[in-house]
Amino acid sequence: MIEAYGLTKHYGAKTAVYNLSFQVRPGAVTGFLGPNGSGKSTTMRMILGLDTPSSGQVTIGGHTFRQLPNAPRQVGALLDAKAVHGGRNARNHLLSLAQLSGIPARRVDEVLGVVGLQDVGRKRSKGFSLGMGQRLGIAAALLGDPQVLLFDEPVNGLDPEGILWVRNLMKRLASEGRTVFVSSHLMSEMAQTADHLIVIGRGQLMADTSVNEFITQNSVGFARVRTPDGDTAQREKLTSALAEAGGQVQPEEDGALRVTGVPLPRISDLAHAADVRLWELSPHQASLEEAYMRMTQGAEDYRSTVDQRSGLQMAAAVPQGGFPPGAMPPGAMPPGGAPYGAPGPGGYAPPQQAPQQAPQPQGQPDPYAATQAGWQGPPAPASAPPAAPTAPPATTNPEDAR
Ligand SMILES: Nc1ncnc2c1ncn2[C@@H]1O[C@H](COP(=O)(O)OP(=O)(O)OP(=O)(O)O)[C@@H](O)[C@H]1O
Repeated sequence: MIEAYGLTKHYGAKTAVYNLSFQVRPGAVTGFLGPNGSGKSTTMRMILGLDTPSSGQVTIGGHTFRQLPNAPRQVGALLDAKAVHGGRNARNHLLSLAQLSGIPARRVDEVLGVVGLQDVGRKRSKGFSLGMGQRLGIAAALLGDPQVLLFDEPVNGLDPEGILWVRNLMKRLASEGRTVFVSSHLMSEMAQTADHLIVIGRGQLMADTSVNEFITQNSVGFARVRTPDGDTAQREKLTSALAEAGGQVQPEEDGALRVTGVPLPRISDLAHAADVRLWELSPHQASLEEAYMRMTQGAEDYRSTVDQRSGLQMAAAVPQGGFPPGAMPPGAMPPGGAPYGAPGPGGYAPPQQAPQQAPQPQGQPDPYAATQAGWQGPPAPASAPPAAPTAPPATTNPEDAR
């Protein structure tokens, strides 16, 4: 069990983690979710004794990491898969970690098999793809057969088969009674992998809930209601009528209203009784990704703005007849569209539903399947988001990472 109490970390004026308290229980996969820069890696580093809390504390089985006897046999971690000596082959990398922790050499071959790298164990890791590197990092975490496992964004760089493999591995480790704590910024992935969720934003706890509870709470249907654009009096009149009828009304970014607690026909009747015209009344289902994004809204460090392309407009330079297909200028607005999915000028953009499920593999062979056959060729191009920028070295040994 991992227990954090009032965990806080300041880096100079920057507060990376603030007053975080949670428990990560054995026998379950606990997803650690938060937008980029929300403090997930910092929290994991504090759990592993690689960073010292400014206040509060975090323990594993009642001990801080540094107090744990033979910590590498009790706790395994994947923090940054790239933190490997590139000139060393995979087997020697694992062998050196094993020797530091008194782990027998035969275990190295076992974990190479578990992650499907047995046939490339003698290849230098600098030639490894992102996905192979992740597998090597996972092998390092499994080396001591630990009861507690931490994985920071383990599916980064993995193709769909790799993602499925990691998902099944996490579940299997938890079913063996281990404590599995895995960070991600993808709710869709965590919804399929985790039993429990800890969500943080700007270093603070936003939710500590079971996945089932999160799904039940956030899978509610809602109605989108839209009054004529620019007619705020009509919008307010309808908002009051809906609130009086017991509905919860929230504004959407495009000016529509999101209504829960009042069925669609009743919304129509209420609008009619209040003499409010409707431009839209439609049923919707919130996706988990959307619920997560609403929860962490305002807690993101990095928000994009629409590119104004100041001084780079090329109106005079557009060739007669426009650009040929495939030769649009960078950032150009496609016909009738808007850059980066932003609503067009004055136009209505339907709400973007985030995909609820990560891509499911279609039965292709997994080149790294942990089978007798071992590695069967190079992986498909990575489909997952790029690796997190600031994670510390992967290690099963605190000394290694300092
Ligand atoms: N050593 C450091 N010195 C200064 N600031 C840091 C340091 N490590 C992290 N931070 C800052 O603390 C905040 C939390 O960073 P952290 O890497 O823990 O977030 P994260 O949730 O893991 O992000 P990501 O998903 O992008 O990896 C960020 O604003 C980051 O810039």
